[in-house]
Amino acid sequence: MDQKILDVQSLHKHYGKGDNITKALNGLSFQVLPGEFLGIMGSSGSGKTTLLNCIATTVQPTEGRILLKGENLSEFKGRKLAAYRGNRIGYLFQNFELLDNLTGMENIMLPLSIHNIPENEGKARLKELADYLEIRDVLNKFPGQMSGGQKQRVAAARALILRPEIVLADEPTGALDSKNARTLMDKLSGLNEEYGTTILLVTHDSNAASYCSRILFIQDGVIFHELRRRIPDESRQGFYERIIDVMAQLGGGNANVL
Ligand SMILES: Nc1ncnc2c1ncn2[C@@H]1O[C@H](COP(=O)(O)OP(=O)(O)OP(=O)(O)O)[C@@H](O)[C@H]1O
Repeated sequence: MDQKILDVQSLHKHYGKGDNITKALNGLSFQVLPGEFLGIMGSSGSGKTTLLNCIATTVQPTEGRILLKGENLSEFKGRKLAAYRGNRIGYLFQNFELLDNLTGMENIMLPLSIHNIPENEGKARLKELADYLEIRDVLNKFPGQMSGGQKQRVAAARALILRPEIVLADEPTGALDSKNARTLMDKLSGLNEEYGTTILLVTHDSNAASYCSRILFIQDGVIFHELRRRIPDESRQGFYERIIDVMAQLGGGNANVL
C-alpha cells in the first residue's frame, strides 16, 4: 500500500516550441501525504497554476509523471478519468466560477445530480456544509445577490459536496478582503483537520499560506525552498513570519498583514 496520495516525479511542462518555448515546469518533484494542507507559493509566472492544472489533468505534462496512490494519472482514461476529475478532486478558483442563473443551493447540488447521489443523502450533505460554512442565508440567492466571501464559501461547498480526496485551490482568497479571506481559511483548515481532506493551495497571500502544514516555494518551475509548520508548538504568527522571510528572498515582496 502506497502511503502517499500524490507523488509528483520530475515534472516538466513546456508551452510552445523553438524560440517561443516557455519552460513552465522544469523537473519538479514532491510528494503529498493524505491529509496534508500543502501551500504552493512563488512569484508570478513561476509555474504554480500549471502544476495544479497538471494534477487536475487539464494540462498534459511534457515529461515526468504524477502518481495518485501509486497510479499514473496520465493512464487514467474514460470513466476512471471522469470519476477522478468529477469526484476525487474538488476545485476552488479565485473568481468563484459559480453559475449566475442558479441559486446557491442549485450551484452546490449540481455535482450531486451528475454523480447520482440519492436526494436524501445530498440534502444531508448540503445542510452539514451550509451550517459549517455559514451560508444558510444565501442558499436561495443568486450569485449576483451574494457578497464575495459568501460566493467563495458557496463555491467551497460545491467543491466539497462530493467529498473529494483532494481539493485544488488556486488563489481562493485572491478576490476577497482580509476578513473574508481569514474566514475562508479558517473553514478550509477546519475541514482539513476534521475530515482529513488533502488540500493543495496556490497562493500569493502569506497570511492564507500560514494556515498550511507545509509550503513549497517554486521558482522558475522547480522547488526553491520548503517550509514545514512545527506542530504543535509553532503559532500561525510564527509560521507567517518564516513565510514572509522566504518570500522576501524570492523577491515577491509582501503586502499582506495578519
Ligand atoms: N497556455 C499557455 N501557453 C503558453 N504559455 C503559458 C500557458 N500557460 C502558462 N504559460 C506560461 O507558463 C509560465 C507559468 O505560468 P503559470 O500560470 O503556471 O504561473 P503562475 O505561477 O501560476 O503565475 P501567477 O502567479 O501569475 O498566476 C508563464 O511564463 C506563463 O506565461
